Formats: sequence, structure tokens, C-alpha cells
Amino acid sequence: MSDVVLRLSGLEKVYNRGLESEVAVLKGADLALAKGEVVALVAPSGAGKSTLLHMAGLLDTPDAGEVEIGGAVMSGLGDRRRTIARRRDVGFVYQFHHLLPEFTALENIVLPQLAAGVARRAAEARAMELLDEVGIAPRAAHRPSAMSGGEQQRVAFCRALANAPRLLLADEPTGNLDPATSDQVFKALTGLVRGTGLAALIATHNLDLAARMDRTVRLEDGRVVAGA
Ligand SMILES: Nc1ncnc2c1ncn2[C@@H]1O[C@H](COP(=O)(O)OP(=O)(O)OP(=O)(O)O)[C@@H](O)[C@H]1O
Repeated sequence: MSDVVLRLSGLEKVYNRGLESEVAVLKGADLALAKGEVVALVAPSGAGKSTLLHMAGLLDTPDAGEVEIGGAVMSGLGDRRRTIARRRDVGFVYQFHHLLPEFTALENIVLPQLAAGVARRAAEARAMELLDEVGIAPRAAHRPSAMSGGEQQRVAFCRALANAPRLLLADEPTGNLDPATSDQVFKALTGLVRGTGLAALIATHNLDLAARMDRTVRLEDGRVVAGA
């Protein structure tokens, strides 16, 4: 069996900004991510990092090209089956944590599991395990407003991994944090990824963090190229 978790082949995306102004953001982007790999996606602002992550995460469809997750071709799926595949296979983390403010850390990690049909007790046990792995089990009963930015972001990682996806996509996950906190959060993230064998693609402007991932890819003129 192939070890490739995510394969993007020849992705193209053109945005129409109205009044005959079009911008081609992806122009044949190819990328393959193997199981257990943590890959940095680095590019200047506006180069198309979020666009690529949205395609990879089945939140948007390319104009051309294929997205394969776990060997299954996703491009031809209808909305309902794409949503099912996204919920099952992909975890997202954004620059801002987007935790539900009225729920505790634990509940924020339990809720997506309940939505996926997991029983409450099992969901709570899994949530505690994840919180423990990222070093914030003592914060389980805190609401987001009673946690630091780094703690909130670690909860967001746990939530993204709650349903054991194959692929983690993160868009500037430490962009909002100071360097020391960002370092801690990054360690928590890589620990989780390496412990589970999923693949992670992490868009970042932080070249120090990028250098600590397994490899770095860049988006250059709409294509993915290897490099620092
Ligand atoms: N829905 C949209 N409609 C029109 N243009 C868009 C749309 N989404 C993105 N763009 C344009 O496509 C280009 C790539 O955007 P994208 O958000 O993917 O870049 P990025 O590399 O993630 O940037 P940043 O690092 O600033 O987040 C930008 O020029 C942006 O203005």
C-alpha cells in the first residue's frame, strides 16, 4: 500500500475579481505528502497558500487537477460525499483558534467526536488523552477566555485531531503567538503528528519553525517547488 496521504496533481485555480480582472493563483501545483511527514508551506503573502490548503482540505474545488486523500480521488465527488470525506480525513487549524467560547477546552474537543457518532465517555477519554499529550490536561475545564493564546491553540490542535484524521492542514497556526509560545505550540503539534502517523502541511511565515519540519516547500508562480 502506498504511504502517500495527500497527493495534489496539476492543481489550477483562477479567481475572478470581477470586471474582467482574473488572477491565476495555482498554475499546475503538484505535491505529495507521506504518512508521518510534517511539511512547511512557505510563500509570500498572496502567493496562494490558503488557496492550496483549501483545495487540499476539500473546502474548495480546483478549476483543474486532482486531489487524492488516502489514495481516493476527491475531485469528482458531489458536495455531500466531499463533506463526509473532509470530516473523516482532514483536521484544520487556523491562525485564530476558533474555539467555541461558551464551552470548556474538553467540550471543544468532545463536540466534533459526538458529531461523528462517538459515545460521550469515549469522546471525553480521547479528549483528555490529547490534552495530556500537549501538556494542558489541567486546563480541561477552562473556557477559552481563561486560557493563554498558546493554550488555546493547543486545544485547537487537539480538536483538529479528535476524530483521528489522516491529514492535518494548518494555516499560520503560530502566527498570532510570541516566539517562545510559538515554539511550545509547534513542539506540541509535531509531537501529536509523529505520535499518530498522520501527515501535516503547515503554512507559515516563520522560517525558523519551517526549518525544523521534515521539509519545506514553496509556492512559486502558482507551482509547488522544493526548497528552504
Ligand atoms: N475568493 C477570492 N476571490 C478573489 N481573489 C481571491 C480569493 N481568495 C484569494 N484571492 C486572491 O488570491 C491570491 C492568493 O490568496 P491566498 O489567500 O491563497 O494567499 P496566501 O498565500 O494564503 O496569503 P497570506 O499569507 O496573506 O494569507 C491573493 O491575491 C488573493 O487576493
